[in-house]
Amino acid sequence: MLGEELPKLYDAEEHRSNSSQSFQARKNILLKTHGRPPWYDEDGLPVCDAFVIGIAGGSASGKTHVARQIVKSLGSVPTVVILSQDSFYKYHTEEEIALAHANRFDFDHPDALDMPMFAACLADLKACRQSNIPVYSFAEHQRLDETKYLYGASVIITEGIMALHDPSLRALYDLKVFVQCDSDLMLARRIQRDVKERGRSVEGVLEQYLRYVKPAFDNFVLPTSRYADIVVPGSNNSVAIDLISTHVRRQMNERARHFRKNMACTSIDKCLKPNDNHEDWNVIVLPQTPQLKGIYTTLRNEKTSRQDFIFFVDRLATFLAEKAMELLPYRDKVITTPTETAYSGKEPDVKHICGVSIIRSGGPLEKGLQRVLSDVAIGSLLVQSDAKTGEPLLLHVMLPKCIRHRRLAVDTWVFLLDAQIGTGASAFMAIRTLLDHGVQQDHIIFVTFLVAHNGGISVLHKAFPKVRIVCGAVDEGLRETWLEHYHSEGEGHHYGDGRKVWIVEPGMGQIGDRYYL
Ligand SMILES: Nc1ncnc2c1ncn2[C@@H]1O[C@H](COP(=O)(O)OP(=O)(O)O)[C@@H](O)[C@H]1O
Ligand SMILES: Nc1ccn([C@@H]2O[C@H](COP(=O)(O)O)[C@@H](O)[C@H]2O)c(=O)n1
Repeated sequence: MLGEELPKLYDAEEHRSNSSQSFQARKNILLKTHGRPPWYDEDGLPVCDAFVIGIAGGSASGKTHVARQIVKSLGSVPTVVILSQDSFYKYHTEEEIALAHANRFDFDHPDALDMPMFAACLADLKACRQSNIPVYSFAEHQRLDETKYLYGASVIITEGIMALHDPSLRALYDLKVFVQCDSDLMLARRIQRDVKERGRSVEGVLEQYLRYVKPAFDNFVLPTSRYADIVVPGSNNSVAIDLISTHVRRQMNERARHFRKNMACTSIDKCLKPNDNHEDWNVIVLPQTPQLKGIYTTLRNEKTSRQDFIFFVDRLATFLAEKAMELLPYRDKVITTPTETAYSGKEPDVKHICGVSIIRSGGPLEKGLQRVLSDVAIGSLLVQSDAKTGEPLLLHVMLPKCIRHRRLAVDTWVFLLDAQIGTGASAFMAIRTLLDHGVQQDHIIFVTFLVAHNGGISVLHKAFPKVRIVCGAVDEGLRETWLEHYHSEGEGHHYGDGRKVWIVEPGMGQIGDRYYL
């Protein structure tokens, strides 16, 4: 299967069943990623939709093959997903399933598909929102109870016999393709494939073909070839695939952005106000008590042992998490004490709450959050700088259920965790990701040890004025350097790999490395 040859899959699926049937069903969706560069501008707004290709053609004409070859030849294009129309077969009744097993159910009529759902999922993905895609089993002739979470593709390839049939689908495509194949070849391929992969008999395939597949091809599928921008042959089609990939790559290059550098030279002054009123601030700094300064002195000291570093980071993380908890709304709650007296107290007035950690330097803050919210679900985002361009790349998304589902995300409060805000590029990408999922800006509380005074904080504030940032210290400097300059022999200081990075000064060094190495 191509998925196994591809680089790391990019998903955060809740149910990872190992049954071969649901594994087979999941082949309907294939995904590969090389990391997604910024898809938004300095104001935090998405500036480019995903590029969507719709591939139609007869059954076994080679649509999936074409889609997979495009993925292969796209090479390093950030994140590509293949979405099959099969995922959108409607729920079938027991009766319909019995008919299907007797080859008496028409899967080739447009009404067999949930087109509005297909178009809605595609529209969400195109607009950079998440979607939870149904999973279909050919063996059971049924939609399964699981869904597949998808988010963040910059190229989406949909394929299916009816991919060009529905006007609402056609409106979403940037490129429409029809795979034209000889009927005999399609039938021969279908027999081979359905017997091998879909558990069918030769007689069954022929019966279904003559009764439903061929008439539907003539009536519904072939006529849609007139909508195609490109007609691709069903065999010997490498030239056509090359042309398509070249076109897509060109489109993707036009959309590329240069982000991190622009964010590095800004000022915090606009958002840090010289008063103590949390409501006006979006940066909330812990009171600079001698006790807190003592903790930072230990953490900043390059001579601090790893054991002490971990101890003090954990302590500080708890302070920060408690401070962040102050920003939640609270409602009145009356309880009875063990002395049987009524007590009028408070409790958080939130429907859902979770943490999201930016891997891997957000990790040290997780323990602190778990100390104040013992059963909190914590997801993660992997954002890394591109070695060549320095731009942030979104490499991995693993979010809790209360964010993955839009209807829950709007009522979810999120503690976003990262060790420091330097250029702000990672924070920016993480916040945009949460907003794409439907989390409300004022429900995001960024928790961090350090903020760079002349870093990207001002750009963050301008783009996301309602996001609040809880930190323990604001440092003066942000400087671009080579990581190898910071390679030292001391305990826990091995982070030289020759890449250019922005560092906060005086700072605490690479917090994640000092904590984990
Ligand atoms: N260009 C091609 N050259 C050789 N075999 C192909 C080609 N395209 C498709 N096939 C084979 O034909 C069968 C059906 O192709 P597939 O892409 O699954 O069709 P569809 O998605 O249109 O139903 C598969 O076994 C596949 O390997
Ligand atoms: N339970 C099902 C559902 C669909 N089919 C057939 O699949 C064909 C579409 O898939 P392709 O990969 O061939 O495009 C379609 O022609 C349906 O007849 C099925 O056999 N069983």
